[in-house]
Amino acid sequence: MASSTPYTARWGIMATGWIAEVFTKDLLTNPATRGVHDVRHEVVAAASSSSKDRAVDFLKQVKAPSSARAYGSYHELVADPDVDIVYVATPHSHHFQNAMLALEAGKHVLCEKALTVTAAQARKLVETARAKGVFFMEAVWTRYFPLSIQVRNLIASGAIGKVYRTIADLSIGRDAADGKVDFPDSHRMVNPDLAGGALLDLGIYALTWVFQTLYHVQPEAEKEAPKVVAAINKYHTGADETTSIILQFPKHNSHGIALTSLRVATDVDGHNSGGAAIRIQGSGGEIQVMGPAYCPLQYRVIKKDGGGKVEVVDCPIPKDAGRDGWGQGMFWEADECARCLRDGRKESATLPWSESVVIMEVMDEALRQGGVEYPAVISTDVYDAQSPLNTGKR
Ligand SMILES: NC(=O)C1=CN([C@@H]2O[C@H](COP(=O)(O)OP(=O)(O)OC[C@H]3O[C@@H](n4cnc5c(N)ncnc54)[C@H](OP(=O)(O)O)[C@@H]3O)[C@@H](O)[C@H]2O)C=CC1
Ligand SMILES: O=C1OC[C@@H](O)[C@H](O)[C@H]1O
Repeated sequence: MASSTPYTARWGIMATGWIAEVFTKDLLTNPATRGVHDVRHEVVAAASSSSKDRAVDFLKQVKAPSSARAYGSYHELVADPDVDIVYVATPHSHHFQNAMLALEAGKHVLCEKALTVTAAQARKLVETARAKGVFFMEAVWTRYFPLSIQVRNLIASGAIGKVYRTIADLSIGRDAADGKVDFPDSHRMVNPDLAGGALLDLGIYALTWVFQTLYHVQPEAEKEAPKVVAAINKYHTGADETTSIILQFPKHNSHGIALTSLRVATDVDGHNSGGAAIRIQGSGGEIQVMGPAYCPLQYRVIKKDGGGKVEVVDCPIPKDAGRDGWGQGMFWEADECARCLRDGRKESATLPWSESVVIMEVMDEALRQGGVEYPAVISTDVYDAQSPLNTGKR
């Protein structure tokens, strides 16, 4: 008989920026508000590479329990024996060194997207997680949405026949009047030193939809990495501003088209008037997912022989009235981590290591074709505990 006591995952938060705050507040919501009773989360500690004070402020800001410890370095966080799992919430430039720091310390790791700057780095992290016998997962939160699960199940059940093509877009339309985009050049969205660019930050979600619908659903014995053709327009900083990728799965006779741009928007008026962000097209119908691709709240099913009927399914994100009505949907990936820890699983079946690596290989290839290069300090696959990316000495 299953235990009635929920399993508790004890989290250490690495970095104190925007997404660290959103994710940690989600961790602190009551799982019952989303119908979850088998796992729960504790925020044990948070670390800032800037200062201990910054970590103290962060813990106050998210209303963490007073027992949560604040650290002024990532090294201290990964040495805390009460931390089971480290959430890496630094810019993607830092993920390889920071995730490796935690894995080498024997911690389980949930690492923000994009997993790394290069596929070689991703492979090294996976090798280390395997060697250390710890859990490791890329934080593509969208995969754990009930909406994504329903869409994958619909595809697997043949609801729209054989899927031949998926078109997915995540573009944010930040074109500015002066010919630039409205991020300062130092911002992580466009700064090559922080692995900036549309593809690693946003295109990963378009690829997630292509992979969820065309690759993840392939039987294990027939898994096929795609052929890749990419076009990239570079921003004046050297990062990519608009990237379009065609992925071909020859054995499976399917195509994925992944689009991303900082110049134009998927949803130009904020009301989805331009239609679906994601179109999954099969022999018997189409599933349309209304964007944004990272946080979709509605999908539509249109059958070829449905006589014009459109089935509309809304999947809202539950809010916790006990935490100021908070709830952003990042808790579902956290629940997956807790269940993997509880069950001794080292990787999530929803986003296995091999799939994260193949996606990184696609991004490597697209960036290569587009001539985008990142500095050696962030693209090396040689781990250095004393790298400035780990010590915060900027
Ligand atoms: N899943 C999702 O929906 C989202 C995911 N992300 C991902 O999360 C990661 C972080 O993004 P976001 O939170 O927006 O970024 P922020 O710039 O808001 O925060 C990043 C944090 O990383 C730490 N950091 C360490 N070194 C540096 C450095 N050289 N420059 C800047 N920050 C540094 C800082 O924390 P400290 O000083 O405390 O160490 C900083 O606050 C990215 O990889 C991004 O792709 C971002 C937004 C949404
Ligand atoms: O992961 C993300 O999702 C939301 C976007 O606004 C953000 O830039 C990106 O990092």
